[in-house]
Amino acid sequence: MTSAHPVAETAVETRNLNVYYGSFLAVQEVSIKIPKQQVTAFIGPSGCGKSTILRCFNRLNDLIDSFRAEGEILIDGQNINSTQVDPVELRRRIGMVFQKPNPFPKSIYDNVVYGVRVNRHKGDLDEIVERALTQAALWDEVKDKLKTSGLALSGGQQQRLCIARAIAVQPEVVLMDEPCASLDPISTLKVEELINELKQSYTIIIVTHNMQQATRVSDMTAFFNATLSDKGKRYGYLVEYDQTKNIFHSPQQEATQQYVSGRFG
Ligand SMILES: Nc1ncnc2c1ncn2[C@@H]1O[C@H](COP(=O)(O)OP(=O)(O)OP(=O)(O)O)[C@@H](O)[C@H]1O
Repeated sequence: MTSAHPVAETAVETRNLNVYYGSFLAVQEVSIKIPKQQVTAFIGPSGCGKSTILRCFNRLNDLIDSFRAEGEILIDGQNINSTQVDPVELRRRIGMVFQKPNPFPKSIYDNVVYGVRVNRHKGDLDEIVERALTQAALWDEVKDKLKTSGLALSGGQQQRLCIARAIAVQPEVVLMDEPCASLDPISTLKVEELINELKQSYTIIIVTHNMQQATRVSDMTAFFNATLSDKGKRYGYLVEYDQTKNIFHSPQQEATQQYVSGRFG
């Protein structure tokens, strides 16, 4: 594995992270430092563990019985698996946006303030809604219909609503798992523009299968691959991590070169 350590402060760090589902080793020995207020893309072929790693960062995998992790995950220098860390509070600090827009069957307003209410956050709810929807580039389109259902919006608007919901609680990090996978090209462009805006305030980690998207939105790129162990089991690992321009134009590893040029995956 080769890596160029980012100069910026570190938001999220893994040290020798191994992830198992039961006895199956899904991800082996991942050590990575993700810089603050930049966009980091996770790329790699299907099944190499990108989503698994992403879900470790807000302990979403804890909800899977067979899940087990070894190694350390530090957020702002704190081990998130320590007993002192409350997973609910952690998920306020580490927001998430999924592949398929998943607004709740509630009004636009109630969707945005959902996490704020759960976390009993102080503050004027109206202001929070306006700020989050503005940051998510949705305010102008919905300001006159805040009481209508989030489900009545288009797919692209629903995804921006989910981004507004994620940022309303002012997280430090926003995890995005293929956030544009179900969107049309125009909505995709809007979400990509939004990601560029959001990195002024947040650290963003995005899983994407779209190479052009990785080059358009990310500062750093981590390329993961999967390989067979001695016992014939397939596990994922980090091949190369560097500035996006280096990963795409002058990667150090042959496998990276092959993947970014579309020769496998
Ligand atoms: N809940 C689970 N239980 C058991 N195995 C799982 C579970 N989730 C993922 N896996 C396995 O872990 C490995 C990594 O899966 P993961 O979804 O993290 O990969 P990925 O790189 O995000 O794939 P994709 O690009 O297709 O979304 C795969 O072999 C997958 O089958």
